[in-house]
Amino acid sequence: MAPMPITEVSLVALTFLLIYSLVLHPLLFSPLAKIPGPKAYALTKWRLAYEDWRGTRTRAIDQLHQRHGPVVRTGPNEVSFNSLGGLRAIYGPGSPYGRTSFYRMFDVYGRQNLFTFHSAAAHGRRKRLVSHAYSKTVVVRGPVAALVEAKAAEYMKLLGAEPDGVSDVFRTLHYYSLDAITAFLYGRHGSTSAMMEEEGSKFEAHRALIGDILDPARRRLSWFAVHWPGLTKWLYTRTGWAEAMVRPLLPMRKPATYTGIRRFALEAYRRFEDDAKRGVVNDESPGGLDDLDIASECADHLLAGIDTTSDTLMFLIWALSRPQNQRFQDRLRDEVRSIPETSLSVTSSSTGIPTVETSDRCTYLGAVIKETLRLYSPLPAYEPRSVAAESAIDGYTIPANTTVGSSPFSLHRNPDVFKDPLVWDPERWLSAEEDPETLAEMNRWFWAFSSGGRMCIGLHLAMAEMTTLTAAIYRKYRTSLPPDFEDVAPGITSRFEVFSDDRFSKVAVSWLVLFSS
Ligand code: HEM
Repeated sequence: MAPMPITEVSLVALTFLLIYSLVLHPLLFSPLAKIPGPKAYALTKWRLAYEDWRGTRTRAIDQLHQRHGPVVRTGPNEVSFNSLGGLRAIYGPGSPYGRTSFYRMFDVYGRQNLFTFHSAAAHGRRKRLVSHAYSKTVVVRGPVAALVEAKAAEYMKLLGAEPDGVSDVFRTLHYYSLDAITAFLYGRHGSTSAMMEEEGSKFEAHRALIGDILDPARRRLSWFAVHWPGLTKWLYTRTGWAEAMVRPLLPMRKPATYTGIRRFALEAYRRFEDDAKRGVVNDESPGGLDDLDIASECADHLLAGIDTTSDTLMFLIWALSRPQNQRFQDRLRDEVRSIPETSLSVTSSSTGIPTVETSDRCTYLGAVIKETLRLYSPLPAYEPRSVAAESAIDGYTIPANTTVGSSPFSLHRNPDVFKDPLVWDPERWLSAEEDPETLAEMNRWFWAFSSGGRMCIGLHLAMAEMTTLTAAIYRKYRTSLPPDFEDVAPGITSRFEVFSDDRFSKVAVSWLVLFSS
């Protein structure tokens, strides 16, 4: 038999190599082949990318968990965990896992920030510089508490001026969270006044910043930025005639997502810098951060602090306003209406608002907020992590650089931990108090703010904003849904997806609530 020509040998070898690397290795020889999950997901990352495109990623992964158990392979190089073992290994204190390159789309002004560092060392250095400003002792008393109480008072004033007591809470709560976080981050150098409908205030320009967040094309841009980062960057950096040529291909028109907010954040930072140069404020840049590092950090916290608190508050008010939840609203009102006069804020700008410290101690209110964060987490999606070394999680070998993660969405719907998980029932947290082991287990699975070193830094600020405003609203008002809104659930956008209450077929982004005395 004549020997095969060299080109044919190369072709056969290449075909075998391709079949091995694209089919045999992921399905049979990778250590991940032992992990349950559909073959289509194991073979190609585009299977999950397709769910991203449809905006159904988190629910699709949740269904895989329901079918295949707590550990599921969701890609050739990706695994989802819905277990306490997974949470401990990936996110627990001292975990070597870092955020993946997915988070680099949150870099601002070309600089990394707390949210986008991969390495634990770089992240830890930055966190040490900024975490004190967010500690509970700083937030619940003193100037930060006074700031939150003043913003709650402004919201109450805004509500009081709404015609017939009907408010589009999606809109107004975004104004509240925007004004609160900008006042916290930038003070007089850049606090917005979206809630102040007063002549001379820039409320209209500030309200327009919210439009930056709402554009639905943002979801499409996120998809491109994650799945085709190189192409997306190339498309957005074209200029001149090339820009005109690629314009129809852009997933979101230019200026793209968050441009307005990032511009605002940079201007606020520049104003601070100018004052620093004139010696009006102290500008000792901590830890060697340069101006753009600080501006990037602040701009990231600004973005992190808008949707999260306002979306949670919107779901909370909606859930309490549903006719079947009136008894929960009554009990909440009993609690906040019994706050004594001596526990109300006395600063001139916020007279009559319960103090942050008192609101923080209201047990029923705490349960209402926790249950809202459980069922309607504003960041419900998978939080991807990776490490450049082999590891073992829940008994499975995880090769180096595999993407692993968990999601609040699935963790919070575990029926073995949360009875009737799709029902919003704040009292589940109170009745569990009589059974410490059940309560401890529920707390272990509660993961709205993530955990470990990368846990949400804004937790106490967010809680202060949410408890104080909720206490102020339900001291004064009863809330209900106008007739047109009884069969509709609110919807929020998070990354590629819209989240709502899955038991409702109709979803509305703008949302009306009736406030009556
Ligand atoms: C209800 C309100 C909030 C919720 C549920 C929430 C939730 C979360 C979650 C789940 C993460 C981790 C995300 C991930 O790794 O993919 C996170 C991180 C973060 N959050 Fe929040 N957040 C809230 C409010 C805020 C506020 C008001 C701020 C304002 C500063 C903020 C700033 C941050 C920052 C800077 C990080 C990164 C922390 C780090 O890596 O060390 N968050 N948050």
